[in-house]
Amino acid sequence: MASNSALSSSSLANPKLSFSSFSSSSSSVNPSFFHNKLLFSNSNSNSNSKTTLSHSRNHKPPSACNNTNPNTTDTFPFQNLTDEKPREECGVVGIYGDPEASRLCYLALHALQHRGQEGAGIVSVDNNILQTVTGVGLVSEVFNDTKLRQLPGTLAIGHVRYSTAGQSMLKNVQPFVAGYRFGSVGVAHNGNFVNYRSLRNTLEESGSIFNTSSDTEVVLHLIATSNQKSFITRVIDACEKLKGAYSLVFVTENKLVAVRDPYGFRPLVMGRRSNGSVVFASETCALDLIEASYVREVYPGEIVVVDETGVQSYSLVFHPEPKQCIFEHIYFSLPNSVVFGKSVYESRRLFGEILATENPVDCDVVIAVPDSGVVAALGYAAKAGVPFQQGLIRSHYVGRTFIEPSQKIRDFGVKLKLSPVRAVLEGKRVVVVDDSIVRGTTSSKIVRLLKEAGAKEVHMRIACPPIIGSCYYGVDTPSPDELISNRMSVDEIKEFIGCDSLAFLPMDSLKKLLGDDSSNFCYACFTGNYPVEPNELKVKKKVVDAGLNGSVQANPNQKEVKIVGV
Ligand SMILES: O=P(O)(O)OC[C@H]1O[C@H](OP(=O)(O)OP(=O)(O)O)[C@H](O)[C@@H]1O
Ligand SMILES: NC(=O)CC[C@H](N)C(=O)O
Ligand code: SF4
Ligand SMILES: [Mg+2]
Repeated sequence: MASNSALSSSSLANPKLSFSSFSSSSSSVNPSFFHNKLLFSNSNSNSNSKTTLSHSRNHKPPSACNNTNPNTTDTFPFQNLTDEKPREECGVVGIYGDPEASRLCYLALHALQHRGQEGAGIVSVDNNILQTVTGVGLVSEVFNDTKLRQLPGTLAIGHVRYSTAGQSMLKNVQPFVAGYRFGSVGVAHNGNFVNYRSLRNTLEESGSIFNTSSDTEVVLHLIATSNQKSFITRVIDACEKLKGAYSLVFVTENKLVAVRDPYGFRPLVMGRRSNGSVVFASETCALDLIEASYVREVYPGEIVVVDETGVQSYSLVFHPEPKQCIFEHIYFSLPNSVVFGKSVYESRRLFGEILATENPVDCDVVIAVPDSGVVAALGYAAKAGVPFQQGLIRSHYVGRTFIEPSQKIRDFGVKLKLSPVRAVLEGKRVVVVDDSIVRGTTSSKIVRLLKEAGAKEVHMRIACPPIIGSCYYGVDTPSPDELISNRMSVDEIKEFIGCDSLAFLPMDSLKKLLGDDSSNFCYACFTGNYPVEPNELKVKKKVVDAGLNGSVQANPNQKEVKIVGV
């Protein structure tokens, strides 16, 4: 057993549950069950990768990640972005015991598409063989019927990526698959390991060869090099070395394993389909789509193992002190999801109500910045007793603003995406509600659009406190000096964006709303108090990614990123 770990192990197996459709010839992680044959083919096309990996006992570490192709230099058109808003993060899914496992993963990834659009992948397990399809782009661009037919089996995991560490390129698209002495393992990760670089350095010093530039790969090396015996104790051993945010799903030849870091930064839920199959997903919206009922969260610091014996739960720590990301409720998660046990829709409506109560203003109409500001605007309008109307129409046919390479074009992008409705705005005193202000780009453009469309007054209400710090836990935020609230007071921001009044959700009110639960949330990007010290510099924006050489080095041309509050 790994030290200080696996403190409790309780069987949650449903004795009535029978995974009749699940067929695996190995009953435990016992090397003697594995094929004595290594099959490792990699046939990447420009934007797609299909890999098959079964385990060989003779195949020694270093573990081999599947997403490596010496000929692959695929990067995304938006690789050199300078627009660093808090973007969606990644989404993960895992399914055990369903004959349609990979198709269900595919559907679940669709439901989680808002969490990452850079790349998508699925690993399925059939006859002890792990098969992978990964590709750049949206789920619908990566998968088609032919690809899904290459992913048979009753056990599968999937991932949609928005990178926080390592470049946007095919080799970094998850899930990753590796072979080590005792088997094969696939992993999908939402979060960010803040000590990734020191772990990688240590591993490389002792001979590990990395195949990607993603932080996620370290977990596979830690598992492969652990002295522990079973897969689960190896996972626990690895987690004891990892710092930061991780909601992970693993597959082996016969197991599905879900892990959430002790702070529970990122969400992870468990569900069950009517045929008994077990599902893990980042958000409940994925469960809804594949008709799985919500069972519960994977708790902070919990490891849930699903195999032919049922469902087992282990704890990484005695007393977890959750610090769940409040931004999931403010912006990232879909309003139809239940995240950290709370309805996202309900949270956003209440944020809007608080704004109306604490920062009222005489107005004729309340509008939202669609889509993420809509529910808070509905809350504001209801509380203020003022009609809610669609004063801005969002085009769903415009590419995301962040793919535009320069500030000039990006500003134009806001206009392409959002169009004002003169009939709603002309001559009116307008309250416009958005979920957040990051650099101030969107708000300043919107105020101008609304005034040009005839609004008499524009009052901005923001359904979160001012963002003053970067996130190091799996959300891609700009460096602190690019955050407008880190540089300017509320009054200065009001002047900058040109509105008639501006108010943010007060921090105290947010905490009051959460009540006894408030200490279980992370607010670091509003307060600068980081639950886990981000003692390594922000990985993604700060390093030159040497790609296939697997090395990373500081970029001498980039200035230091200041870490607020530490
Ligand atoms: O202050 P800024 O740097 O402009 O960033 C803030 C804006 O970014 C986000 O929207 P985004 O345009 O990313 O898209 P979405 O709301 O449609 O997801 C957020 O909802 C704000 O509207
Ligand atoms: N946003 C995320 O959760 C990213 C996961 C991982 N750190 C990556 O960059 O691929
Ligand atoms: S720093 Fe902000 S975005 Fe990051 S986990 Fe904490 S609350 Fe969420
Ligand atoms: Mg927005």
